[in-house]
Amino acid sequence: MATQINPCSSSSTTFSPSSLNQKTFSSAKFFNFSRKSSPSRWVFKIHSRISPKNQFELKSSNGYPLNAISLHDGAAEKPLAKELVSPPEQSESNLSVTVVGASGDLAKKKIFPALFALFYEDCLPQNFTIFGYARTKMTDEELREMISRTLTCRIDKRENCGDKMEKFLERCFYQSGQYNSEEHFAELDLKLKQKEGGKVSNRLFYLSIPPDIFVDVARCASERASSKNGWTRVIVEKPFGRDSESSGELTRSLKKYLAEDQIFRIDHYLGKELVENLSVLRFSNLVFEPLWSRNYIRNVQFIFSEDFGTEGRGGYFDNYGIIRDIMQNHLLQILALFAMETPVTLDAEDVRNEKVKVLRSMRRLQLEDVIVGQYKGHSKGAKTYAGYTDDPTVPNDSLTPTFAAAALFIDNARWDGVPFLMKAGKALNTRRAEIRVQFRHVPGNLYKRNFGMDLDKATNELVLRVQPDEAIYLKINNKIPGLGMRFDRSDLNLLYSTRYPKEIPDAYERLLLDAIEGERRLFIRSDELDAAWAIFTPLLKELEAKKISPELYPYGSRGPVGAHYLAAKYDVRWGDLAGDD
Ligand SMILES: NC(=O)C1=CN([C@@H]2O[C@H](COP(=O)(O)OP(=O)(O)OC[C@H]3O[C@@H](n4cnc5c(N)ncnc54)[C@H](OP(=O)(O)O)[C@@H]3O)[C@@H](O)[C@H]2O)C=CC1
Ligand SMILES: O=C1O[C@H](COP(=O)(O)O)[C@@H](O)[C@H](O)[C@H]1O
Repeated sequence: MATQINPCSSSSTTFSPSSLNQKTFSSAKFFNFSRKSSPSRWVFKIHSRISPKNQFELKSSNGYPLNAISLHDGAAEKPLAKELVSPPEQSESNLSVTVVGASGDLAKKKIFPALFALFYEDCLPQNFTIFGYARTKMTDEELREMISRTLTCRIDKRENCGDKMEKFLERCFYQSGQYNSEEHFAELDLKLKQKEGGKVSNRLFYLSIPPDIFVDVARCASERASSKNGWTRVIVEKPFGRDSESSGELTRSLKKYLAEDQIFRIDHYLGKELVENLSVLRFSNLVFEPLWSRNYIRNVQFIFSEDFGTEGRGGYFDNYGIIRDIMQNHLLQILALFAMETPVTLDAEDVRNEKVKVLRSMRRLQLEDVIVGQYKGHSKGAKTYAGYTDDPTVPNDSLTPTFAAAALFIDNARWDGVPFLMKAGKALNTRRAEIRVQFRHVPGNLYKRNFGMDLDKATNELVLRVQPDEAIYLKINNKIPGLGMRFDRSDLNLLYSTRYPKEIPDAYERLLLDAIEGERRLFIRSDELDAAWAIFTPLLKELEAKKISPELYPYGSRGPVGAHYLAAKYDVRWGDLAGDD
């Protein structure tokens, strides 16, 4: 039976040494890591053994307490002399999280619930304050009322959830203001100071707002509401620009007010459980890593589909399209993690260095390696589904793709010639996100004749189902028990809901906790972003310049047939459409 770990409450922090890397474990045997000051600052005390009371805490996604101070941290550049000499007790510091755009969809749907879940799991420091900031006029009470509608006691419906919720809401406050008003951010600063009560203040701003106001907010927050004695970090939501130029411009503008290491560019797919597990699967199981190359892998597929359209977000979406919305970030980030070389350590910079190398080894995407689609209205029985251009916020003649499939290549020794296929679409027949690895044929297969003519169907396929119903399964050929020699295609199946019955935390919980802890591994560094845009920008420009018409597909279908032709060009069949998926 798997041990359930509450990563934050010390009472339940029991785990096996195998969950730590070697380097950490050997030090962990001798040190007691305790959290004594601001979240990213740790104090190490020498202990000869780990007593139950002194079990070290497992908090950030790195799986072990972070090093004392990140040398790259904005706050670390200007540390308080006092802090370095004698770190203050935790009770002397305060964390404040300001959700900018608090009245919006993402804040209500994801950010406040994630903060509550962290509070519930004792992952937030003892002294914390949450502020909502937006233009909408609201009282603290109204904010609490709004938030409370989306908070759930999702964690096993444990006792005291109602009490916890009340305690959480008591720490939530609201400040109304314009996004470009330094004066309004100064008012926020005053309120933050009141709540901090003279303690060391660590401030996290979450920019859950449209991208055209990111820079205004970064300016106002950094000039008028940044911490004077602790750290200040800013989580920036996507999209990070529309192409290489606008992304570069956004980075340059943000850097006028923030250091790179204060900027946490979030890609919530990196916080998903199965995506986190990708590296564990690959680097800690001998059976996978030796196969992880062109020698054994025929192709890799990254598939994203949603069974709903752009409902409510058509205005935003039409300016971006599915390639920018999903492929250039979520799917490409997973690809980079999948294909990178072994990082030197699990430290953020080592992992991100390897990801950048992969991205920089990738060929720029060519128009002939892409097909685009757009969903049209469709009636099924009595029900009618509106097409993309039926959305009043979308122009009738919009050519924006709501579906795309692409073949990408990594020109390095490990992956030379292996097609990495991506497929992403809205308003399809199903909601799913998965990684499919199709292996090569078995050379000189003794049982070749048992498979009929289609040997492709008999190759192994490893599937990581990111959502829904998280699972890892490997398709193998197996003898059907009994006399004779009949074969079956079976799955070795690790279904998470059976193996790990506890509910899986939402991606935003992991990422918020990491930002609080100063763990940057799951956030996008600016050079990663540049490399990612370099792959897609020429293609995006060409699609727009040539006004390429998307292939129409009915709402709720499997998408345009062009995706099959594209895959066939590289001798690939989409694994999700194989009929035995
Ligand atoms: N919603 C989602 O599922 C996802 C969203 N994102 C990204 O997260 C960010 C926030 O998303 P979401 O909550 O959906 O966005 P919203 O459109 O809901 O905007 C958030 C808030 O920003 C303010 N706002 C909206 N439009 C403008 C404008 N034109 N000028 C100034 N302020 C405006 C509004 O607050 P007020 O009027 O009160 O000031 C609004 O409540 C965006 O960058 C989005 O791309 C990323 C992934 C998923
Ligand atoms: O970033 C985005 O992601 C969502 C899908 O996220 P998921 O976690 O629900 O799979 C997508 O709907 C949205 O268009 C996009 O901006």
